[in-house]
Amino acid sequence: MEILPKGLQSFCLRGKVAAVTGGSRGIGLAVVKALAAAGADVAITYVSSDATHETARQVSQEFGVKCLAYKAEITDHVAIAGALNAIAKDYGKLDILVANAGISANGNTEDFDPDLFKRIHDVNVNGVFFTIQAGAKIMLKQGGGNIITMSSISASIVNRPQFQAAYNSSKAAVSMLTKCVATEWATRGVRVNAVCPGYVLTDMTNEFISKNEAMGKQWQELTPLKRFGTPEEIGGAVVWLASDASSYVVGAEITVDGGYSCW
Ligand SMILES: NC(=O)c1ccc[n+]([C@@H]2O[C@H](COP(=O)([O-])OP(=O)(O)OC[C@H]3O[C@@H](n4cnc5c(N)ncnc54)[C@H](O)[C@@H]3O)[C@@H](O)[C@H]2O)c1
Ligand SMILES: OC[C@@H](O)C(O)[C@H](O)CO
Repeated sequence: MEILPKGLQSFCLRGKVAAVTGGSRGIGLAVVKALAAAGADVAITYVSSDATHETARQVSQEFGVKCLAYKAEITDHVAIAGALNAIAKDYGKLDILVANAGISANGNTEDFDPDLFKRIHDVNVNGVFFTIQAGAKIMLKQGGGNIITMSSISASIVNRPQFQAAYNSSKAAVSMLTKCVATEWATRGVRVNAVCPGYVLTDMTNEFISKNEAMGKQWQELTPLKRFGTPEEIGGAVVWLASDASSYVVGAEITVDGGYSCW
């Protein structure tokens, strides 16, 4: 990595250890690469694709940092705590934790499958709670750390044209959880903030667009920038929040949405 100009050194993450849940693809993988590009050693947690070990090897090779993969289902508090403890042991510490993993679905509320509602809340709310609880235990013990949750503009706006009450209520919980723990841990050295992306082109959004192309066009039309975001465009916000350049930012929701939530 090139040496940063003097005024930009607070953005550097060299010497830091980061973990990213759901880091095998989409926004999570872009965040892994952005953290690695800023100099951090990174651990990826994944749930389904063992190919993540190869992804980690490639990240390590491309950015010259340590990068390993760990399997953990985030709704299983023992599993995610086990993975984060293993990361802290293997890397020597845990400075940055990005609670990125999440799922989405939409549909009319009156017909929405109750089990799917429970699953969305289990992954997006319980899973994020278990992740940040386990990460904070390590960080509070070691004397500090930095947690970033992946919320959404859906935490505070109602999407259209599709109905997604289950997803939006789960992301509202993520944003409030973020503010609660941010204030709880602020004076104990653990800084917590949320990133709220708008429509970003990933497997998650592609699943909707592949079934309804017109909806994808409408999402872009409703965005002042008139296009989807890329996963890479979320990485910069995470690096800033993870770095000392944002040292006075606590409990914030950083919106990265091409202007969507202005309208
Ligand atoms: N794509 C968007 O437009 C958008 C917008 C706002 C917020 N987000 C949020 O960003 C995050 C990443 O989304 P994405 O678009 O990259 O989606 P994605 O579907 O490509 O990635 C989600 C990742 O989470 C992992 N995951 C899902 N359930 C899990 C579980 N139970 N345990 C462990 N890992 C699990 C998946 O394996 C995958 O790696 C999500 O929290 C999502 O809600 C996405
Ligand atoms: O249901 C689609 C969502 O994933 C959406 O992409 C996002 O949360 C922005 O509202």
